[in-house]
Amino acid sequence: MAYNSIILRLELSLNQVNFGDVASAISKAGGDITSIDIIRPGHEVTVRDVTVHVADTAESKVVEAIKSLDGIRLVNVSDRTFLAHLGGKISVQPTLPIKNRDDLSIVYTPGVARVCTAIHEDPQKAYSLTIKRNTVAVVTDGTAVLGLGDIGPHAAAPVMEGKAMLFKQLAGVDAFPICLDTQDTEEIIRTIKAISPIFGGINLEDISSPRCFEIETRLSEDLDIPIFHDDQHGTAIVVIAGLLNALKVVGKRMDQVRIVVNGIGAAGVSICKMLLAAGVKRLVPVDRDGAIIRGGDYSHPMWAWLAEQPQVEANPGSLHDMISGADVFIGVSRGGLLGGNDVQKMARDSIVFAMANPEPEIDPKEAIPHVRVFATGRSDYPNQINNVLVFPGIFRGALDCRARRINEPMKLAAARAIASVVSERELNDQYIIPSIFNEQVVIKVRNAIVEAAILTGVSRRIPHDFR
Ligand SMILES: NC(=O)c1ccc[n+]([C@@H]2O[C@H](COP(=O)([O-])OP(=O)(O)OC[C@H]3O[C@@H](n4cnc5c(N)ncnc54)[C@H](O)[C@@H]3O)[C@@H](O)[C@H]2O)c1
Ligand SMILES: O=C(O)C[C@H](O)C(=O)O
Ligand SMILES: [Mg+2]
Repeated sequence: MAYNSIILRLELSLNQVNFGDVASAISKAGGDITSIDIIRPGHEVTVRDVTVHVADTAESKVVEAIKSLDGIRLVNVSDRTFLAHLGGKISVQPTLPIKNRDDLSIVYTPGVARVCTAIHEDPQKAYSLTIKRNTVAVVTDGTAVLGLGDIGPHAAAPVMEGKAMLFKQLAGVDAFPICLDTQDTEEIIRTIKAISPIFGGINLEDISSPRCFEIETRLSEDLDIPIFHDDQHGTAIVVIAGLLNALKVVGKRMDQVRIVVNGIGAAGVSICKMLLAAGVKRLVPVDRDGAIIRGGDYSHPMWAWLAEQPQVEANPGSLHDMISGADVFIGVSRGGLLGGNDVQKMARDSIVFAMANPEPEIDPKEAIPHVRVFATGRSDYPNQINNVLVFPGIFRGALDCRARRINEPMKLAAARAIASVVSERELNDQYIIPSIFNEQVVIKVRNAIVEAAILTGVSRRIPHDFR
């Protein structure tokens, strides 16, 4: 059970209620008071901040208990998560101070003009004389935010700011969130192209399918900086990494296992493609209406492509039918679709990656008793399979070698690099994938990306440590 610290700002009319009533109401509802701050003292009316430690399942009970008391106005409820978001999670810092007029004339007019002219004469100098070298745009239209769906560009921002924090903390990459107020494919492509000159790479995020495929393909054709749709390729890379290790744990091979992938959107399509490239022979893609079958007729371009693949099964059926006998289940759809009875029908030593965020496809408590290797996208269970293991190192490598693009060999190299962080000795059911705090992850992914970029001819610079 997850616990939270919530802060209740209460206005108390002291002739109607005393603090003892408040304390006992909170305690009866399941909360523990950990501190009390007087915000506004007074003999008749007083305002206090009461911090309460409470299980997230009891949070609403505490709030209701307070509301039911006479003489109390609940001014505000905030929790640590919300407080951590106050004012946003990132800021822009200059790299040098401006202390006097001399400094000013260097970083600004007139000195700056000479630098502008130099870049005008040789545009490649933008990489050495501006932030382009180390800056990535995290671009969304807010249409497929986690598993929350189309919640719009404003509501998407906290996820994009979070990605920017992770880029910086894990890989030293400066990333900036761009939340677009349009869902029109052409307008998104035009806008990203128009803002691209300052960026060394574009990380597309939480853009729903099928528009995300065209947006990424067209931008990759038209721009000479790497375009990477995190939900497609970041996810596919980390899934392959986890699966390589999980298969070792259960002693099965990629070409032997039957794999069900549920949710054939951005992440699901890319996972299916990468599984086929990795040698999977029995694949069952499933979306809302059941299995996507070989020989089926689909208007969705990627589903139509899947229907032509010989490794895709031809039997129709629902997810509940299809999961029966499967060795591996990979969920990138939405939360709460499966129960313990579903995973119980899987083959011996089954592997379940329930990766919908924030709620996985199956409640871990229901899955774990029936499954040999279980993973989610969340940080509060073992085996966190999340694209955060991928995007920082991918862009660190791509920026360091000024890669024009991120191609298939680079993605496969990144997956192998992540898997290799867990040694054979360490590998077990509960540890198939390294922690994001394992410093080896970014280093190994970055090196794998640089090496594969050089080998495949998409790098424009050889980093010092590769010379
Ligand atoms: N753990 C990770 O690193 C990670 C990475 C990417 C995406 N995800 C999660 O995967 C999910 C999908 O993300 P996306 O970017 O691919 O979104 P998307 O909108 O592109 O695709 C979602 C797909 O799931 C399908 N779907 C919805 N309900 C379904 C159901 N009941 N049964 C089967 N299919 C269903 C939709 O039709 C769609 O095709 C989200 O929950 C997201 O948070 C996790
Ligand atoms: O944001 C995450 O935690 C992973 C992924 O990008 C998602 O959309 O769920
Ligand atoms: Mg995402």
